[in-house]
Amino acid sequence: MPTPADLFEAAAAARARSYSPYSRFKVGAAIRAEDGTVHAGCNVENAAYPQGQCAEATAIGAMVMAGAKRIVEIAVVGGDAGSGLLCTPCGGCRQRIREFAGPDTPIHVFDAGGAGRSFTLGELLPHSFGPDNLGF
Ligand SMILES: O=c1ccn([C@H]2C[C@H](O)[C@@H](CO)O2)c(=O)[nH]1
Ligand SMILES: [Zn+2]
Repeated sequence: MPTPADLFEAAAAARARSYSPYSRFKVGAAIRAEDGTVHAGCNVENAAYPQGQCAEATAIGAMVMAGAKRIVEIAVVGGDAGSGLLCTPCGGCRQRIREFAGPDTPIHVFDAGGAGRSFTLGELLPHSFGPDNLGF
């Protein structure tokens, strides 16, 4: 499942905007919405550590602000090039993505050098709780 280069580039550009003075772990995310538009975000940390926000949450906020409601695919770029560690979305962000995506939605994760792999949301968040549980 190769990632479209444009989505990786958008996520990498967002990563460059990361505000992460505490962890020094820069993350960028880029979403392709169902209307074809791309929405990106970076992690935004806070001196009150728990108030920090993940890149995926910033990107989702940008998507919603632009009027889109459905994630077709999402790319996340985090960590250092060649680290060999993929920056998979945290548990909270898997649930945030779930709100606007289904089990087959691709989630592409990369290190800063562009090495990575793709998962589906269903692989990362199986048996998930979502809007359908509430009748939506
Ligand atoms: O998928 C992830 C994982 C971590 N972070 C951020 C949160 C925090 O600012 C920093 C270190 O955890 O990376 C993200 O934005 N997305
Ligand atoms: Zn997260």
